Amino acid sequence: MQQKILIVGANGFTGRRILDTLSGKADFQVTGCSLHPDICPDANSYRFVQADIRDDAAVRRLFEEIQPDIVINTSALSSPDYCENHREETDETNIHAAARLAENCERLDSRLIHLSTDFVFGGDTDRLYTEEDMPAPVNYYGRSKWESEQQVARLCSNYAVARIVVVYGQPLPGQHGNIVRLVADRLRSGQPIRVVNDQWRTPTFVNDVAQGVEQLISHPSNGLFHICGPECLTIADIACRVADVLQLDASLIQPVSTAEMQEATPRPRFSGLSIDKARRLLGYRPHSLDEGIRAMFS
Ligand SMILES: NC(=O)C1=CN([C@@H]2O[C@H](COP(=O)(O)OP(=O)(O)OC[C@H]3O[C@@H](n4cnc5c(N)ncnc54)[C@H](OP(=O)(O)O)[C@@H]3O)[C@@H](O)[C@H]2O)C=CC1
Ligand SMILES: Cc1cn([C@H]2C[C@H](O)[C@@H](COP(=O)(O)OP(=O)(O)O[C@H]3O[C@@H](C)C(=O)[C@@H](O)[C@H]3O)O2)c(=O)[nH]c1=O
Repeated sequence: MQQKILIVGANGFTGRRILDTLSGKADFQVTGCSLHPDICPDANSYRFVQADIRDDAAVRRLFEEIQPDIVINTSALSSPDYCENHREETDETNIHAAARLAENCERLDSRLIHLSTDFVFGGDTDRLYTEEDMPAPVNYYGRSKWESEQQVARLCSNYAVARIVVVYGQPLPGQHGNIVRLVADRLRSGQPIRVVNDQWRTPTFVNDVAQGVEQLISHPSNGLFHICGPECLTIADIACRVADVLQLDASLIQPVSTAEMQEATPRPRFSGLSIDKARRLLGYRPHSLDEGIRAMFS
């Protein structure tokens, strides 16, 4: 029998890729839900429901109607700068709405897969974080996501939290961009780009998030999973890889320190995540960064 899957945040960059991946499979009957109308209204391999997950009654109705076996929550306010300056709104979406989804999952016996971030960590380290490490977020976005993780763990008896990192891939029109796409666009048009050389990350190809989430659908146990790329490098190194793989002019890349960049919102210095657990328990096998960049632009 087909499993009924509800993807919340289905217009988003990651949510849409998960929707496209799962709705192409015979095992699943997929419904996408998002705040605004479907960004691909002509698609017919899934059902789409427009709903605001901050609205209690709307969420109850959604669950009654779909009766999902699996709920994948990709919705969030995902811009750290915006969250820093809109804290109540951030709490509403990233914490309270996530908790509401968790309560409804518990009520209807659904498994919840909730997306979170490397930004739950403080960054004061030089080794990859594991699922056992203690979060210590340095910005409001990270705090809200850590709180959401704790709410999900408290309210759900069947759940997984997937922490993902600097997701890259081709965005659809209207979706936000990402650093790989930005670097490629700048270098292709002969423009310089300043990139930080002292923030370390494990960048994630968006298709690998879909892979990890699909593995988590059938994996029986609860808890945290780090789902990201296999290499840890600085944003400046990521930019150089883009230039290298796409054979673009690397001299346009201007490495700068975080202090020189003067970002409005603090970010962790080092937030690379270990994927040993996901490799071992799920059989997760992400693309290398070079493979991901090649696949993205092929
Ligand atoms: N992108 C990244 O690099 C990373 C992302 N993450 C996490 O992964 C998840 C997905 O991120 P990303 O793909 O970037 O997200 P996006 O910002 O691209 O998409 C989030 C989606 O959530 C939907 N949404 C927001 N508020 C509501 C609401 N009240 N009701 C219903 N839907 C709502 C929006 O819908 P609509 O468009 O219809 O308004 C939007 O499409 C998030 O949890 C984020 O915190 C973690 C690490 C890195
Ligand atoms: C736009 C830009 C970013 N950067 C750096 C800053 C940052 O370290 C990195 C990525 O920048 P962004 O603004 O895309 O994203 P940023 O807000 O830093 O990234 C985060 O997004 C949220 C949703 C997360 O959960 C995190 O995992 C992470 O991916 O690139 C530059 O060096 N130069 C630039 O021109």
